[in-house]
Amino acid sequence: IPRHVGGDEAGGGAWTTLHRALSALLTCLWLVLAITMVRFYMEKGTHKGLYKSIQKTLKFFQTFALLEIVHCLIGIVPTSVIVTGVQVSSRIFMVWLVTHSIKPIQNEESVVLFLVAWTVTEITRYSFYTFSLLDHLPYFIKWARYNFFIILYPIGVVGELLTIYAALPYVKKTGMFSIRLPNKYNVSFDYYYFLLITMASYIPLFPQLYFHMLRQRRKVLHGEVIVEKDD
Ligand SMILES: CCCCCCCCCCCCC[C@@H](O)CC(=O)SCCNC(=O)CCNC(=O)[C@H](O)C(C)(C)COP(=O)(O)OP(=O)(O)OC[C@H]1O[C@@H](n2cnc3c(N)ncnc32)[C@H](O)[C@@H]1OP(=O)(O)O
Repeated sequence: IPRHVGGDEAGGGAWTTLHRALSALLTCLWLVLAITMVRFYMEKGTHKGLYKSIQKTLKFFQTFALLEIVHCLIGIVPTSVIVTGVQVSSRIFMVWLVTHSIKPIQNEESVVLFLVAWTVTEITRYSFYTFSLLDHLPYFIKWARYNFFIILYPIGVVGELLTIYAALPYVKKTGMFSIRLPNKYNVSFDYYYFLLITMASYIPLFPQLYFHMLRQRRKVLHGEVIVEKDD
């Protein structure tokens, strides 16, 4: 049980139970999403329409993940708020402001790339949390949690970047989410350039997440003592 949950102290028991239940529930929900995706592909033989068929569930899960930032802020989990904030906000951005809002890109292969990477990651991650909280963590789950990301993170990032890239012509043509001058507030905003800046921000930000996970890997799988500098 993470130190901050405070398993046996008064009040801590309720938190612990709630946290276990939540992790277990999220493992099951992501599993259901994975099964739905596999079934869709087996029945239809194409990825076209896949996003549409799972979009409601995906939007709910990723929006719900905002709670993870709250958990870090209030100290229920011993994780960096900054790392979690970047991770969760980038996914929410992808789900709501890119894939949900720009319908013509929903059937891109790149969407499948990040969907698969996110789903496998979340099943592994939440089952790791669930079994850790139950104090019965099978080695395979621990191994998977701290090895799968090595390949899944780059796959997810490539999927996300290619999806944003595919959205650029549509955003430029329609001027969506953009504010043009002149207007009474005298402000302008160009979503096309915002997307370009977001893509560029992966260059400094993604390595932070990746190296964070590599440090976690060394700590958990190889028992190295690592002092985190952030927060
Ligand atoms: C609006 C503009 C937006 C701008 C966007 C800018 C973009 C920036 C680039 C971003 C790139 C992101 C790309 C990404 O979306 C692609 C993918 O995700 S692809 C799939 C692969 N991804 C992954 O593998 C990463 C998955 N994410 C995570 O693992 C976490 O989000 C992360 C915060 C990155 C790391 O998690 P954490 O630090 O918590 O590591 P641990 O799992 O080792 O946990 C540490 C300890 O905390 C305990 N813990 C944490 N959470 C829980 C929980 N919910 N329940 C129970 N316990 C929890 C855990 O047990 C550990 O405890 P202890 O140390 O005591 O063992």
